[in-house]
Amino acid sequence: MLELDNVVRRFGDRCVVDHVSFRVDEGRMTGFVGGNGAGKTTTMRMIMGVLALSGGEIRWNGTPVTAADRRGFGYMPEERGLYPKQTVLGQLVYLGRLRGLTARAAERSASDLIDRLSLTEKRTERLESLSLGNQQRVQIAAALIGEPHLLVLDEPFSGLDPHAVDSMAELLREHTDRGVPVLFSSHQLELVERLCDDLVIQAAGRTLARGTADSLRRRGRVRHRLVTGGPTDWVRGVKGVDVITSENGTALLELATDDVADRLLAEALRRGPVREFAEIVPSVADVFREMTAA
Ligand SMILES: Nc1ncnc2c1ncn2[C@@H]1O[C@H](COP(=O)(O)OP(=O)(O)OP(=O)(O)O)[C@@H](O)[C@H]1O
Repeated sequence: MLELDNVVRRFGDRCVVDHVSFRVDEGRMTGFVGGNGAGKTTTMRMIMGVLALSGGEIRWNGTPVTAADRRGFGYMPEERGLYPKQTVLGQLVYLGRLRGLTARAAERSASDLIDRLSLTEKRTERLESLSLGNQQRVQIAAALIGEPHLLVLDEPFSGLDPHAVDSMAELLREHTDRGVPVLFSSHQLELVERLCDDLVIQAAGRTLARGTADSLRRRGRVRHRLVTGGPTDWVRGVKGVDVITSENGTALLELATDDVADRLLAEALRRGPVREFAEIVPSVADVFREMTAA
């Protein structure tokens, strides 16, 4: 388990990571989300020891993380940095060897990842000759080779086509199924909602919220949609109803209390047919927008 305990990073007198605490538990896929400049990359760099902490502590399985622990972590940095002149296979085998695999195991593991990420035909090509999306796939393989104990991935899904997103998601899920904790940052909130067990929402260096997607959705404002056979303007007169929109027989509403729903529905039925009356639970993207707009 990876634990961040009041982690701080300052650049001069600017505090860009401000007492951040969260955990990435065994076998959990944890999404790290936040607007541009929220401090995600800086936090990941501190986890990997690329940047020093200005305060706080990072622990791996209960004790302060060491350089030896970090050699067992798979990392996909923001500044992608592989060797442009090396071949795809050569590069991955080299990284596998650095992570302690035998030549044979490194070759097997590299070939497996190359196939899984649909790079089979590119295996002997130099990295610089690949498209950006394919270079990104090699970066993913580079983070995954050598059976890492933890994965720290900075925007691993950016620039991938939908097939590559699916392959990547499947590979990550296999890691969590084996108990590996996975932390990844992303701006693709629908994807994060679909894939993640836990989320950490970051804004301006601080953690605004963390928890399961469900627990975060419950923090958002629940709305109701009413669809009738006729106009819905009358809803504006119902006590406890806040009308977000009302047009063409469809109204989007926020209700002050649960009993308002009963009264509203009774009134709608009295006026004519009701085609739909449904509770709309917000998505993680809605909650994120609400939280970060404040
Ligand atoms: N080496 C540095 N020196 C000074 N300021 C820095 C340095 N690295 C990062 N920062 C600042 O720290 C803040 C957080 O940056 P960071 O890259 O961690 O954000 P992020 O959440 O990853 O953003 P994005 O989603 O845009 O990648 C930014 O304001 C950035 O300008």
